[in-house]
Amino acid sequence: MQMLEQHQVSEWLPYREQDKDTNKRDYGQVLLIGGSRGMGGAILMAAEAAMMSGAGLTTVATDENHFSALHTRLPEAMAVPLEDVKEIRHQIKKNTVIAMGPGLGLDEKARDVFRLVLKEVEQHQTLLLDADALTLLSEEKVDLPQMTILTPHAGEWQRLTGLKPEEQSENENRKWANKLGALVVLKGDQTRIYTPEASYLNIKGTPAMATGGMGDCLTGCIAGICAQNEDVLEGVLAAVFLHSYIGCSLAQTRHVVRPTEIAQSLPVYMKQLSTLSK
Ligand SMILES: NC(=O)C1=CN([C@@H]2O[C@H](COP(=O)(O)OP(=O)(O)OC[C@H]3O[C@@H](n4cnc5c(N)ncnc54)[C@H](OP(=O)(O)O)[C@@H]3O)[C@@H](O)[C@H]2O)[C@@H](O)CC1
Ligand SMILES: Nc1ncnc2c1ncn2[C@@H]1O[C@H](COP(=O)(O)OP(=O)(O)O)[C@@H](O)[C@H]1O
Ligand SMILES: [Mg+2]
Repeated sequence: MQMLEQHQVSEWLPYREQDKDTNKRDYGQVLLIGGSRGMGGAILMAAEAAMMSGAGLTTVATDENHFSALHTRLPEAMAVPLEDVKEIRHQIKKNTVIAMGPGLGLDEKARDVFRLVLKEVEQHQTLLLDADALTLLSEEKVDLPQMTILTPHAGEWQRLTGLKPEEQSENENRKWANKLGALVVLKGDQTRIYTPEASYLNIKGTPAMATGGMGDCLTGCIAGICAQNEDVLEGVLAAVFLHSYIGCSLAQTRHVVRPTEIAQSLPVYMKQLSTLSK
């Protein structure tokens, strides 16, 4: 298992300084799907992290009740209603990275969106499944597209694999990553990343990050960074490290770190880390 290190991450992070003749479409389009009634915060935090990590365009498919909160907090993001099938289909075609799950819920409406996305997503797109989308994945029979990122915590991984937390060994996890044909980010106090070929360990992080919404923030971070990286694995590894790196840095002066504080700190830390390798 390879340990993630700062010097690698500084190479993998997108660096925008030298790109002159570009516009927002050169930095990827991210669609975030989630936030059923009462859980709008989850997808809002993911959207904020995606936008703050530099995604060129960010669109959120969520319950219409959350539109005004989303636009108040993040006027840069566009919003579409979760139940508008025609619009969601159009958005799936348009976006380069699709992240689904935070606060999505497990009801029939959530299940319909889940099935629609899995049916419509194309092989050249990057799909990230988190939170309730992982629970739905464990219940529905679907084929995953080639470039799928799964970001379970130990409970979600148990639902997907049947492995109890104490059975989630490197061997078993790799076997399951292979079987699912996905890139797996198994979150915890030390997050492990599994691909069919290799595994990585992130030792950064702090208990100050153990607060609701921290995984939603990571989802946005991975989506936003992958939207700007040609190499999806490098994007995922850089995002996992960066999320914890910022958490540790903020925790030096805080008892608890808010996911939204991590999102707001992303542009400064991305600039700082990516510049190190230049
Ligand atoms: N502001 C918002 O809108 C927020 C909304 N959110 C949304 O809430 C929804 C539910 O997501 P969820 O992760 O909170 O609950 P769920 O899927 O039931 O999993 C919990 C089960 O797994 C087990 N478990 C084992 N290891 C574990 C571990 N390391 N970390 C965590 N759990 C672990 C655990 O076992 P236990 O600890 O009880 O032994 C329990 O049985 C989802 O849509 C999410 O996006 C949140 O993002 C917060 C902010
Ligand atoms: N004790 C800890 N040390 C380091 N990181 C932690 C710790 N506890 C949680 N985290 C991080 O916080 C995030 C939690 O994700 P998740 O359980 O999906 O939260 P939520 O669903 O509330 O957003 C993961 O990125 C995990 O690595
Ligand atoms: Mg979560």
